Amino acid sequence: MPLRFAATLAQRRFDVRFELAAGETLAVLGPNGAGKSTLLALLAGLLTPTWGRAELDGAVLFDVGERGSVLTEPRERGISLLAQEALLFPHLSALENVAFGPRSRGVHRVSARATALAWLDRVGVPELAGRRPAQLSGGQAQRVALARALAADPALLLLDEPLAALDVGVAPAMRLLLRDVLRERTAVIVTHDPLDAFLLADRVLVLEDGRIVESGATAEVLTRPVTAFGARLAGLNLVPGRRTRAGFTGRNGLEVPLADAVPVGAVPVGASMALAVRPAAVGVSLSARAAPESGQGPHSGADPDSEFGPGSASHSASHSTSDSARLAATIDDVEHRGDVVRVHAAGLAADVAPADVVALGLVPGLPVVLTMRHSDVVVYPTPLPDQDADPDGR
Ligand SMILES: Nc1ncnc2c1ncn2[C@@H]1O[C@H](COP(=O)(O)OP(=O)(O)OP(=O)(O)O)[C@@H](O)[C@H]1O
Repeated sequence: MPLRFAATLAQRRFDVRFELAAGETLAVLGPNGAGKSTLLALLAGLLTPTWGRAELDGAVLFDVGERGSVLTEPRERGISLLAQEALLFPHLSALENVAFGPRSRGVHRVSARATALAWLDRVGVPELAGRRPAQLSGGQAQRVALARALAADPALLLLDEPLAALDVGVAPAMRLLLRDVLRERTAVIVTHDPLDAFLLADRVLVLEDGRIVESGATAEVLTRPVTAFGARLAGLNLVPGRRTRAGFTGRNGLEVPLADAVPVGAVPVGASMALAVRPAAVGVSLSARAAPESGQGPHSGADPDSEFGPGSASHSASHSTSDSARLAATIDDVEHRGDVVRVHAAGLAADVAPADVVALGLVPGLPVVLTMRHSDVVVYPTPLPDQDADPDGR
């Protein structure tokens, strides 16, 4: 493993360990104050852990324990950091900024400038070589900063929200550039944006309160989240629950037979499981109690057996409870979100067309039935005994 990291920083309640293989990019996600910046600062040598050890390509970055401490100087670590703001030297040209790393490693001036020009070319802005930072746009400056970070030939590249300060217009092009340069590179990227995790990272680590609450291959974490944060990140509903004799029962009462979804024998009755479903695949219909006398249309009937949500390809009377799950619930909230309305009930979000919201009269306090096809839900064992359990107890 090129990167092994284990560190505790007592005063920030930070306690994290992970490993990263050569050429892998790890996305670090988590709410504000989770410890993402602390993780980068420990790697970069800007903070010293209370305890811990980290190695990069076999070289010790820090080793702090009872028997004393070894702390490698930040600039000796072979690590470059790309921050949110470009942080270029204002008095140097773009070319001189990029040449700074090779120059400080003792590379001859001519050769350092040639390297710098090659990197400016690589990030798509060779024509900006002679400009000072004050003459660059935010997007241009960030490209120059990326060239500078890469020109140092780091064994590990750290990226701290590299797209956050960019205009929405230039962020996509920068994201594609990052995707390109990160392909073969060992990197750790802190981001709030699930799209960055999807496009840039092989693995994801979710921090909360200085601890890892979720980690794994990006696709795995984003399709089978085990924490509410992971689910929000992936735009999924997450229903914690348990394996029952019949299948899965969520904490909100939602029941789904498991026969088709997961090998039933593999998960013992009582084991902790979770269900994930897209809000667009959750349908809302009126419960018998609230149904009008003569409802029409896909969402307006009183009979939940014939009602399916916008995520369903079609609906007909032949659909029965055998291929969909339903749950009686009361609407907690109704939220406008662009061209859909998100209806919240029983801990689930359902995306409903505005016309259907009006036709059904969906308002907070209304009793409804939520429906979802078995084929649209993913039910899976969760590593935690309970969602509120101490993540260390995994
Ligand atoms: N300079 C500091 N001195 C003391 N405590 C700090 C300092 N910076 C951060 N902390 C604390 O350390 C913990 C982790 O903060 P950190 O900045 O690493 O979180 P983060 O995940 O990067 O958050 P954000 O997304 O808001 O940047 C928090 O409890 C925070 O209050």
